Amino acid sequence: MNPFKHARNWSTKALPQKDPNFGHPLDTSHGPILYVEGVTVSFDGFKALNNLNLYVDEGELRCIIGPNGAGKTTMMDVITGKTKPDEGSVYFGQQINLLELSEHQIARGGIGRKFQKPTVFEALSVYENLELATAGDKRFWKTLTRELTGEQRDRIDEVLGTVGLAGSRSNDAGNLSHGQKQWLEIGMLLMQSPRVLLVDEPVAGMTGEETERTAELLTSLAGKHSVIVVEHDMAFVRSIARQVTVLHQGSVLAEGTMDQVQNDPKVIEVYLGE
Ligand SMILES: Nc1ncnc2c1ncn2[C@@H]1O[C@H](COP(=O)(O)OP(=O)(O)OP(=O)(O)O)[C@@H](O)[C@H]1O
Repeated sequence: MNPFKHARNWSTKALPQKDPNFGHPLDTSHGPILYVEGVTVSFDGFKALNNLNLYVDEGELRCIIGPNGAGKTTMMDVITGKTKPDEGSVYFGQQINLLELSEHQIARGGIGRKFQKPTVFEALSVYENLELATAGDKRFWKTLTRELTGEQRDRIDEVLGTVGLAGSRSNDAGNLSHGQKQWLEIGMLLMQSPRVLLVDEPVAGMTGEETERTAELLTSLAGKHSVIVVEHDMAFVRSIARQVTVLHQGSVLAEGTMDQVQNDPKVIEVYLGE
């Protein structure tokens, strides 16, 4: 693999989309929306990420797999600004340096993260949860007592349809199944119209049917968003994956289709050795 294949070309005069959150245009004219280059993160001398290179294209659905401790969570922490690396660069589009931004700025600027455990407001209805997520202003009562615009209501209806919860809009979120809570939380992220969605182990604890519906949901989001899924469930990964990246000891061990990576002797060795 040529690590410089997607290297950013600063001389390019692209015609970018305007991203109001950054006051910068988001330039994806070279294909990738996310550039992680030469990233190293050390914890007391131990390299959780070691010269990691990852490029994710606009609209792509990318699955990240790897044994325990491979660096998957640390990689997401770096992209979302929770952890700042010792070395390397992380760009959103060609020109937005994510290492200069806070976790909050990154989230508001178009990179949404779904943690493994759902964190919906259980005492509120599904609709109210989405209503809260529309708000720039997170103050609870202010948000719930204000009038939504027609556009915001339409957007909530659209998201309810996308995540398959239109029939549960008035139900308390606390009464939803585990899978439905996960979809609601994905819906809450969608209310912010993220360009990139990072999803951590979305099907852990789901029933078979919920897993299938989650596969449909995530594949339907690709194209409109870039979706990065970290998951241990190989059958699930196989069902959704186009491109798979295998992390091991903080670096990319292999990249390709599921068949390619599963037949890669290096990958087989790492998984059998687990
Ligand atoms: N804050 C920290 N302090 C010290 N070591 C850490 C810290 N965070 C992560 N590590 C170590 O870095 C390595 C990578 O951890 P990380 O959580 O990124 O792996 P992972 O691929 O997400 O693993 P899993 O699949 O088990 O969630 C592990 O060995 C972990 O113990």
